[in-house]
Amino acid sequence: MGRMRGVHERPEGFAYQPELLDVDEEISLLAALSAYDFGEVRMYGQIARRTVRQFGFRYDCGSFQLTETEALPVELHGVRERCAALAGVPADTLAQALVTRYPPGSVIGWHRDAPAFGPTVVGLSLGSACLLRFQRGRGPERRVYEVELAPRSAYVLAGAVRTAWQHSIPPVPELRYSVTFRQLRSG
Ligand SMILES: O=C(O)CCC(=O)C(=O)O
Ligand SMILES: [Fe+2]
Repeated sequence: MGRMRGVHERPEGFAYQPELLDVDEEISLLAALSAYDFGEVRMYGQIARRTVRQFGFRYDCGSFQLTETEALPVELHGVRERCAALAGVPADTLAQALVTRYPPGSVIGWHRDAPAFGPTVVGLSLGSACLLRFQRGRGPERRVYEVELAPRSAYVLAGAVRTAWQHSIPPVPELRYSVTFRQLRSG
């Protein structure tokens, strides 16, 4: 748990799956992703170093609205099937795919995923390994957890880890890509 302060607790609703893809699949997927056009992420007026590409639906973090956008490209169809199977949800409920490109040293700060999205988030890691950190509560009540996300691994955020915990990724050592799939909140 390195430098994280607090009481160590594995968050309910977190699942981790190494080797969702094999090495050859990762190589061909990285070749496809690296050819995408990525756009900037602006959070509270700050431009992040990581960049993103959204498929299915585009989330606007200013208006908190989702609007339909270009369909999931064919190279991500099989990945979505496997991520859906891991999470135990139908693949077609994973209506949004967010591809994030993390240059060396880039991060994602503490957050919960937007409530505009449904209860299950599934992520796939490619390229550099990184840490995924979790926190809940403050002061003596603070609970923390940390896992290494290996390349080709996938993880699920559902239940309490989705709603009650925050997560973040400290500086990635090398170039990393993630593909995260989200559901639309129903009703
Ligand atoms: O890159 C990742 O695996 C996680 C990114 C994340 O937390 C997010 O996009 O909400
Ligand atoms: Fe997130």
